[in-house]
Amino acid sequence: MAVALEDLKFTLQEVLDTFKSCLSEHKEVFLEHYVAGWRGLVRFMNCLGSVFSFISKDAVNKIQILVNHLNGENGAHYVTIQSMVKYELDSQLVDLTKRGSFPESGCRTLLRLHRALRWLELFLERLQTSTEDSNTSVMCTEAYNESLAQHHTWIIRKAAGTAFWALPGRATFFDVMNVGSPEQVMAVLGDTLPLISEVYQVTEDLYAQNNILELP
Ligand SMILES: CCCCCCCCCCCCC/C=C/[C@@H](O)[C@H](COP(=O)(O)O)NC(=O)CCCCCCCCCCCCCCC
Repeated sequence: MAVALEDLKFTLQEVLDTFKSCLSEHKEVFLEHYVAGWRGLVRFMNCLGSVFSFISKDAVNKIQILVNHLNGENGAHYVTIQSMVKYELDSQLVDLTKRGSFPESGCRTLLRLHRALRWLELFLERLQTSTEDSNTSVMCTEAYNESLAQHHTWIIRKAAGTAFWALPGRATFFDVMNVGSPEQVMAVLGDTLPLISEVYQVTEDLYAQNNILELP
């Protein structure tokens, strides 16, 4: 079976660069790059083992919903997250209080990934300040409990918590990132974390202004 070249040359640097290209000079977030960043993260997660496949399935599913919007007949409204939110709210294409006619709105779908981006930010912050004997499972669990866990049901929290214990140790984790020595990993994290934080914050502010941080 042919393996796509793209799947072989994973490096975290590329993923993080994709997030860098998300923001326009007017601080709009390009959906195409945002989605590409998530694709890369999923690829990374797939390198960590099959215990994470229930997580990557859900992420892939959400990425696909957004790609379908982007490639659909109203794709022009989905170029940035800002234009997406405006279009979907103006056209009443979002379930605001309970799930109903629009289970696949761009707004609610992106919100799930946005919350996961907060997990990523917290996790990468911990990695950046970690030392050789730091435990990746603990860092991951702490980041999760401070972010995504608050939005998940008991059963999902249980499953996620179990999967986290299967994370490889810090050294292997750094190897899979494929950016070089631990010092280089730290440098990449230092460059990129502020950008991820900015993408997160811009999205958070946009959702807060529109009162759509709790979409069902
Ligand atoms: C590196 C280890 C990966 C740790 C991932 C931490 C996140 C754990 C999330 C567990 C989600 C379980 C799957 C189901 C989720 C859904 O119920 C739930 C709600 O959706 P619904 O409202 O449509 O029902 N979905 C979500 O919250 C979206 C989850 C998206 C998770 C994407 C995680 C990607 C992680 C990428 C890891 C990359 C690490 C890079 C480090 C350098």
